[in-house]
Amino acid sequence: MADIALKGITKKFGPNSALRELDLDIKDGEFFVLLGQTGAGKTTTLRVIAGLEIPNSGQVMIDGKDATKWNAAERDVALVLQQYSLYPRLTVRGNLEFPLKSRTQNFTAAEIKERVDRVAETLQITKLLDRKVERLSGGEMQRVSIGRAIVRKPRVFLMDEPLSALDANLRDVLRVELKKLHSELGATFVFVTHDQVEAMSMGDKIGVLNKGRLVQVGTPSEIYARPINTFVARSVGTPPMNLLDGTLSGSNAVLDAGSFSLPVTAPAGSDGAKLRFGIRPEDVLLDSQGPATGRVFDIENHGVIKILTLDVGGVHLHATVSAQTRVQIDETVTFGWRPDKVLYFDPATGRNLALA
Ligand SMILES: Nc1ncnc2c1ncn2[C@@H]1O[C@H](COP(=O)(O)OP(=O)(O)OP(=O)(O)O)[C@@H](O)[C@H]1O
Repeated sequence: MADIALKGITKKFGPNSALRELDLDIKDGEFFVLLGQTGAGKTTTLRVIAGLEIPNSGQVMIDGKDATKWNAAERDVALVLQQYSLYPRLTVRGNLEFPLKSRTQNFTAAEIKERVDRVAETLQITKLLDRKVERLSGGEMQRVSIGRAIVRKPRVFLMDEPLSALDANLRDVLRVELKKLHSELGATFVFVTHDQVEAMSMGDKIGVLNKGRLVQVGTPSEIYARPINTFVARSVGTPPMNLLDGTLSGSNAVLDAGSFSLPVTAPAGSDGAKLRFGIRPEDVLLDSQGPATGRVFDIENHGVIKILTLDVGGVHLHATVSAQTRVQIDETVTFGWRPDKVLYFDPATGRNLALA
């Protein structure tokens, strides 16, 4: 088990910086998710922690010690990848034994058997132990990959989109199992994903990466309710947060789209300011007495809810309503919003003014 800290890490590939002065603190035993779009620097961050990439500048600290110059083996971390890096011609048992038989390990045959059997039991793959890996399904292979990481009992697990190649049902199952495994092992997990649902549902903490920089770190609920800027605001939540430009006038937002006034609990001292108002789709309320109108542009059925796209003066606004709500395409609806849920962003910088 281990704390990990990255201090001012810059990693360049040629002239391009994959990581720019990245600071990151991951606590012992935490399930830390790095969320970011393609090219954000997630894999590079994991590889720097693992000792597979040497940063141009900055320090990697493991358990308070400067590990920047340690090699991968000294760091005692395990990497689980999206592509199962298993030996296809070996059996499942052969793959699980492999990390314990390396030259640097001194396990007896009995110890190896005991560890492999226990890991197989934990991951429910005991009955697959004698099967060749090339004859496993994708989900089974990923369990074996995870097993191969666990069997060594490393201090840190680094997981690079381990579920993204699996179908949706299996992903749901393994998501739950990984969380359970994390609490059983009590180890530090650093889990990389571009999937915000995965990040929100799995992480104790989420770090949002963009273009090699860490934009915000927080619990899933902090990231959702108090995003530091419009980038983070739109990185979590489905559909994403609505962002509407307008002007603050007393305790009203006068929206550019349609010139509607909607009530807000405005930040002090910003009367007359041009703002970008952020409102989550679930906080937009259809209300026959509502102050604003929009035309129903699209309706998506999602079982217990419907997601409406409203055309408001040429701007699209999403509203999440219950499945029972009766609406039709092209109908004009009136709506309001929850004033206490509105966020205020600077339209020029995107910053959340409440956190500035
Ligand atoms: N070995 C390399 N050589 C050159 N450029 C690289 C190398 N590895 C990564 N990069 C570049 O560094 C940036 C960050 O890449 P990285 O793989 O860390 O992103 P990522 O967030 O993991 O993306 P993805 O979700 O697509 O895997 C990208 O612009 C990528 O092209």
